[in-house]
Amino acid sequence: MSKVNTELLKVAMPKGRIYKQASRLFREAGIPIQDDLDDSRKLIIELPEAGMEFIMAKPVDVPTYVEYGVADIGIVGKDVLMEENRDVYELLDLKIAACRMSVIGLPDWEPTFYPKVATKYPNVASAYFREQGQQVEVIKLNGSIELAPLIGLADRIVDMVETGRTLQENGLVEHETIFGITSRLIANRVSYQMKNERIQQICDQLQATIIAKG
Ligand SMILES: Nc1ncnc2c1ncn2[C@@H]1O[C@H](COP(=O)(O)OP(=O)(O)OP(=O)(O)O)[C@@H](O)[C@H]1O
Ligand SMILES: O=P(O)(O)OC[C@H]1O[C@H](OP(=O)(O)OP(=O)(O)O)[C@H](O)[C@@H]1O
Repeated sequence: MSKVNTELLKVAMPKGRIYKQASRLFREAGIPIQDDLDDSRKLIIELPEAGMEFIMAKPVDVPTYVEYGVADIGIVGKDVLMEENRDVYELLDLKIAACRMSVIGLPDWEPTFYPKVATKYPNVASAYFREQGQQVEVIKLNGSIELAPLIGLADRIVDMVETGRTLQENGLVEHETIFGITSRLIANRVSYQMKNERIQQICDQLQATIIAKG
């Protein structure tokens, strides 16, 4: 059992594709994070030299840990922040893990009445089509979203595009871009007041590194 150390700043770190880029950014900012943690299966990692404890979370859960204060700060994609709408401070655009949220479909798609839209992001999709004044039926899926228009489950999808390779290999096209996505540093509202100096110092270190990288 790991000993709970209240001195360590608790950081909700997303497992998966953001982690490598986030830990590299921390190192570049002078925060000592070993690079052998990438393949670790440990869920709570104490980093006394950095004065931190990493809580290795599923990306979509990061804002929840931060809102409830079990993590002081966290790193999360703007897509998840928009979808989860949690009560947290968004402190900094880390400019990593860039991609975009788009409306996607088959190239010959014709507008229909009350189209079906499949997505992992039902709140984002509903808000987008509401703003467009379009009535749609949103179908929540958890992955392989591009299947939906190919097999007739949905007319269109709302999903992430990074390189465009998934679209290309499945004969799909981007109809509209909804917003650009990068990862953000977020903070618990109480932690931000109580541990302001420490959190602000991390913010400043990261900000300086992001600016230097251009
Ligand atoms: N090509 C991409 N596809 C999806 N997300 C991307 C991509 N490129 C960057 N990202 C960013 O990476 C974040 C985390 O993606 P990742 O695939 O690791 O988590 P996830 O979608 O929750 O995966 P899983 O459900 O397998 O845990 C996304 O929320 C998004 O901000
Ligand atoms: O433009 P690209 O570089 O091809 O990246 C976009 C793809 O990557 C993500 O899927 P992911 O790999 O997370 O798998 P998933 O379908 O299980 O969500 C996303 O949902 C797209 O399918």
